[in-house]
Amino acid sequence: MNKERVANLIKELLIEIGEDPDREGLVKTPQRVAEAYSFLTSGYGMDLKTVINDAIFESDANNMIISRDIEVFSLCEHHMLPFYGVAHIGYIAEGRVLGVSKLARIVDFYARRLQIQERLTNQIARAVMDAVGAEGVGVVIEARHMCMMMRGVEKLNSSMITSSVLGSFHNDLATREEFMSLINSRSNFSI
Ligand SMILES: Nc1nc2c(ncn2[C@@H]2O[C@H](COP(=O)(O)OP(=O)(O)OP(=O)(O)O)[C@@H](O)[C@H]2O)c(=O)[nH]1
Ligand SMILES: [Zn+2]
Repeated sequence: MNKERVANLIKELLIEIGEDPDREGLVKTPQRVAEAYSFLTSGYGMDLKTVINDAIFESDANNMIISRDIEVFSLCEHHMLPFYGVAHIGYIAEGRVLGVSKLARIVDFYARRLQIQERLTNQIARAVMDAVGAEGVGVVIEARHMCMMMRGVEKLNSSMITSSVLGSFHNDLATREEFMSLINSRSNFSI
């Protein structure tokens, strides 16, 4: 991303919305916005192999591994407004497991671009599946869309839940149910 060019576009935008880009509070705003967009869309400039950084380990674990409540911040591709929420990822390993932080990094890798929630969910599931050759993968994202809250239909409390299930999570009802019940259970353990 050419930040200087983006900053110039933001300056034009400020003028179009009736602002004075030269007033004190706004002088540095185009650069700030360019920096912010560079971060929020940084997924485009990364590759999955670098994100995972070979953090794949041999393991004979053959039960379900779940990482729950991973924060998601993304931008909807229709309005370029944020949607945010949590992702839950579960998989059943077949000899190899992922470094646990990499699940959250995979979420960020796909979230930091223009997205729709369904595609984001599918991409995360596919990436985990392919990274470790899992027996099965399930991903659930629950999110709120600012484009539905601040504008448009103006519904403040509705959320959207999307899921993607691959392999045994797709084929085996008991596996899917175990995943859903584990991500919905609340423990007494507080961190
Ligand atoms: N399925 C899905 N829809 C999304 C997502 N993010 C935004 N949308 C929807 O994309 C649709 C775009 O609809 P349009 O009618 O083209 O745009 P709009 O006139 O701005 O629509 P409103 O939001 O209803 O005012 C809206 O229904 C949004 O709620 C997403 O992640 N998944
Ligand atoms: Zn939107």
